Amino acid sequence: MISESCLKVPAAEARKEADHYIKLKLDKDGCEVKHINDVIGKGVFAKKDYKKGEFILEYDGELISRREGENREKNYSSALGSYIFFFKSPQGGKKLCIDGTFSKRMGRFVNDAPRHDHQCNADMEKLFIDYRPVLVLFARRFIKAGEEIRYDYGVKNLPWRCKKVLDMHMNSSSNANDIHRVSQFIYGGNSLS
Ligand SMILES: C[S@@+](CC[C@H](N)C(=O)[O-])C[C@H]1O[C@@H](n2cnc3c(N)ncnc32)[C@H](O)[C@@H]1O
Repeated sequence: MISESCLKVPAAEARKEADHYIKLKLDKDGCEVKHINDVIGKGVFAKKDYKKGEFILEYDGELISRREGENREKNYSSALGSYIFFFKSPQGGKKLCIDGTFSKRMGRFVNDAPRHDHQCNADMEKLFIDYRPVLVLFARRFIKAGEEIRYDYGVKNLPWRCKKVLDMHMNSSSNANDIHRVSQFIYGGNSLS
């Protein structure tokens, strides 16, 4: 018997499917957005099983220069959330951003998990389709229906990765004040004491 973890989609097939949805500007029907808690906010969950390598979602948004991305980051109100993805173009290495702030699609709601963590079940790949760079999520391993989709943001010093924040999350004795302080730390840039 072949185990689920051995099931794999060939890269060319996954790429073809990604191409299809990217050109249609549509999300594939296989995920849903759900509220997790007041600290993390929303997240994206698999509605079906995904084979390793399978196309999941595009990180849709407005393609802008890095400088414009930095300006927007400074000027956007914190209530809008944080959806600007900085990257180097797969062609030519130009520094760019995709601003997903006003996207109606699901990609912007996918949360972060460190690459070495089992929770990290997707990889964000930079592709070049129809003369433009695109950011696409593929399954890093077999994903069971109901699992949250997460990928490694690849950014250093993410506040929620600091041990104190994680400890508070995990500690069932955390009270509303703790959660509020963590939330302020993540969203408001305050420091935890
Ligand atoms: C691209 S958004 C992801 C969707 C977001 N959770 C939401 O509700 O809109 C990135 C933001 O999600 C939150 N986030 C992502 N991964 C997280 C994690 N592992 N733990 C806590 N918050 C996380 C942070 O506030 C981060 O700025």
